[in-house]
Amino acid sequence: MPDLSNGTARPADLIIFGGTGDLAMRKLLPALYHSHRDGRLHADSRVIALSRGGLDDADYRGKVDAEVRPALSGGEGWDGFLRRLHHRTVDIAAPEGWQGVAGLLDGHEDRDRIFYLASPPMTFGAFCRGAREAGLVTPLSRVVLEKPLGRDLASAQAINDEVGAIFDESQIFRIDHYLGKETVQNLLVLRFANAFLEPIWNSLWIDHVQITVAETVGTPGRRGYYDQAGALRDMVQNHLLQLLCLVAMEPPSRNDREAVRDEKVKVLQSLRPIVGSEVDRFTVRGQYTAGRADGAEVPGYLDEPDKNQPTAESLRVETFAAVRAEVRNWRWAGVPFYLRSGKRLPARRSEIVVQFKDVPHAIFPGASPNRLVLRLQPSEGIHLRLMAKEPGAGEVVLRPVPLSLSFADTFSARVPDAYERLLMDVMSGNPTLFMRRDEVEAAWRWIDPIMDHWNGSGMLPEPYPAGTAGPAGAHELLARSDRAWHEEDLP
Ligand SMILES: NC(=O)C1=CN([C@@H]2O[C@H](COP(=O)(O)OP(=O)(O)OC[C@H]3O[C@@H](n4cnc5c(N)ncnc54)[C@H](OP(=O)(O)O)[C@@H]3O)[C@@H](O)[C@H]2O)C=CC1
Ligand SMILES: O=C1O[C@H](COP(=O)(O)O)[C@@H](O)[C@H](O)[C@H]1O
Repeated sequence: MPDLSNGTARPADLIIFGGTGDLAMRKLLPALYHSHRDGRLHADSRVIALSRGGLDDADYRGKVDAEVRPALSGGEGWDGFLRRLHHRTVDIAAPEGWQGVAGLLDGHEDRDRIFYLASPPMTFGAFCRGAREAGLVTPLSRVVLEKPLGRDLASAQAINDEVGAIFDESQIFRIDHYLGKETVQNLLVLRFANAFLEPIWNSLWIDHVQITVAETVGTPGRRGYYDQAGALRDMVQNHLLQLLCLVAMEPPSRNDREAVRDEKVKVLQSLRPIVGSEVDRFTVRGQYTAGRADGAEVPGYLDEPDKNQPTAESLRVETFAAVRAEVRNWRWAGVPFYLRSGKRLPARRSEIVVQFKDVPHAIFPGASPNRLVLRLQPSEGIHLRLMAKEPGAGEVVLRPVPLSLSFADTFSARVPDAYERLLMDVMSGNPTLFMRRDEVEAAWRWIDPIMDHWNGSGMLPEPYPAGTAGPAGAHELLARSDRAWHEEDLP
């Protein structure tokens, strides 16, 4: 294997399967533009977008100009960025279309070649066969696999086997962009570079943990992917379980990718399985109906505009999922981890809330428990809720006050988007923040029985109007948490 850890920008061809999709438009292209603008892409590097959309280079550049440019602040170097972009029409599942890509890549075998699979997971096997038959895989190739890797454990194993047959493990980058978020990386620093937290980071002091990824966006134009995924596969199997791992893992012996991943796998293996009728007690799923989001009337999931019509499958898709998880080990025995994620909720808010227990003996009335909030979105930061005395004479009146660290205010440097960071890591061959095969498979092993019970029960997800805080069942499941995420009064 060539040494890919060069750490420098070399000429690269980034070939994005799913180059017209939501991920490409909302996240990958803005991240690539910022890397281009900041001089981190080699002058000869190209972005080759693929889809079945029948676009030529000019059409695609026009589409990106119309859809991506308005969401960016500033546009320095934009025209130069557009010139890097190409589009080829390929149906990943059909052998004939691959010639168009091969023609563009011929004669460029000396460049790094990065295949980025931002297409639905069921296309990954066909990618392996198509790329091999078209002779596209070179020794300098890498492949980025988007989450969710497969639909369940069996399909994830099959994809891992197929990808492993043509790429060495060092060439495979299983991406979970939450691992590239600044606060998520800071979680390990907070836990393991500060002495005060570790002694109280356990079931003696912690009452429960809430991990929430709430979004205001719906799924317009994404039916082809989302009908096959749903919130449990799209968000919980990967992003939320990765966050849980980082909160719950034991201190690794070194800050080294294998040592950290070994500890994360142990957490996934310690998750108490939720099976059979327990699924009804410990999970909730919902689907949004018409309502209001971001100040506008929006349709329900089934009426989202899309080139694909809703099917019987669409009725069963959850756009909200909540799970009460438990980590069965010495440190966490009896501490619930509440995971929840949904679309069309009232606010965009991603956070980890670690709620401590009540003081053992209360001498002041009105004390509420301490709470450590790691905020990932909308603004990244760490907030500790402490009880303080309101100024004034007479009776002591307590008030919860936040002790806050905002990354933007504390560090003047721009906080790069997670995809910017991770794409540059792929380009320089650094796999530290990517998932290992056994991690992905351990996560599916825990998710599968929940999915199986949902599918077998014949029940449909609970409806919730867009713009509300999810289905009623979720509030009951989460009743132990003293305040809902959207009422939190942090900056
Ligand atoms: N959207 C997001 O914010 C994020 C998404 N992801 C992941 O990215 C992946 C894609 O999601 P998303 O972009 O939202 O999905 P979309 O449905 O918006 O886009 C899917 C893309 O794949 C293309 N595609 C689908 N089937 C084929 C095929 N057979 N051959 C060629 N191209 C195909 C589509 O184009 P066409 O139909 O024209 O061929 C489109 O460009 C998923 O795995 C998702 O989990 C990860 C993080 C964030
Ligand atoms: O992976 C995904 O993530 C996005 C949310 O990412 P964020 O960084 O904006 O929190 C989600 O919208 C999408 O459905 C999912 O595929």
